[in-house]
Amino acid sequence: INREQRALMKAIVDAYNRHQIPEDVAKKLLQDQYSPEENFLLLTEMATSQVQVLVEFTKNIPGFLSLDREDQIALLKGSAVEAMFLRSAQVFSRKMPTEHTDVLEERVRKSGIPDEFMTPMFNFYKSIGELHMVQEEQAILTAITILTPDRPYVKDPQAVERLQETMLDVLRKLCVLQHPQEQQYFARLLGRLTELRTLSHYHSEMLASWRMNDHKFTPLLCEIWDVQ
Ligand SMILES: CC1(C)[C@H]2CC[C@]1(C)[C@H](OC(=O)c1ccc(O)cc1)C2
Repeated sequence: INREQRALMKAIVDAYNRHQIPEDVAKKLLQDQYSPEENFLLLTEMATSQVQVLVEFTKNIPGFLSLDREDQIALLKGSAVEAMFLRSAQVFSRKMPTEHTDVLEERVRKSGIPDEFMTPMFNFYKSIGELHMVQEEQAILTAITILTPDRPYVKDPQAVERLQETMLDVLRKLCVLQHPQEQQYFARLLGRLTELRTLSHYHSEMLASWRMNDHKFTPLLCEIWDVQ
């Protein structure tokens, strides 16, 4: 990893750590019993703050703000769900005490998310947890997810691809350094991005089923996912 790549990595990790979900939102999820309606409101607050955190993090990815303005929006809208699942997988798999993750899991289960979406979601969380990613890997993997060139409506995918390739190069070297005994570790990380894409399919069904039961989203969530 050369000096320039180290600087790039530092910028991304600092941004990733600077923009975290406010502790109070995550803590609220761990408090006493809530009804499914209150649970849903908490998840709405969590999702909304995750999108705000995502926007702030993305603006700090070196090179992102020099992309075409409309492409910046297209990348944010196209990656929001995947970045959200990646971030919450890291929250779930962080050294949070097990009873906390169980409570969090309970909350999510009791928020009106149909069961058929719970299984793939928690399988993903487990598969992320098993990787024991260091925070640099988490931050760069999130940046790679955001800088996916083949999102809908991106006008200049080559410009996005150039940025993504820089990140992929740093991540590959980082994986070799951090996990010398597992030469396929980098490939396993990228395999998680494929799994993420299937989750975003479930997510749109999740939104539809919530809307069927007349659940209200916040304006920010409506805007990022083009609903209502
Ligand atoms: C952990 C998750 C990634 C998983 C369960 C909560 C999440 C933050 C996310 O919630 C929403 O997308 C969502 C969308 C709209 C809304 O009003 C509430 C939650 C899906």
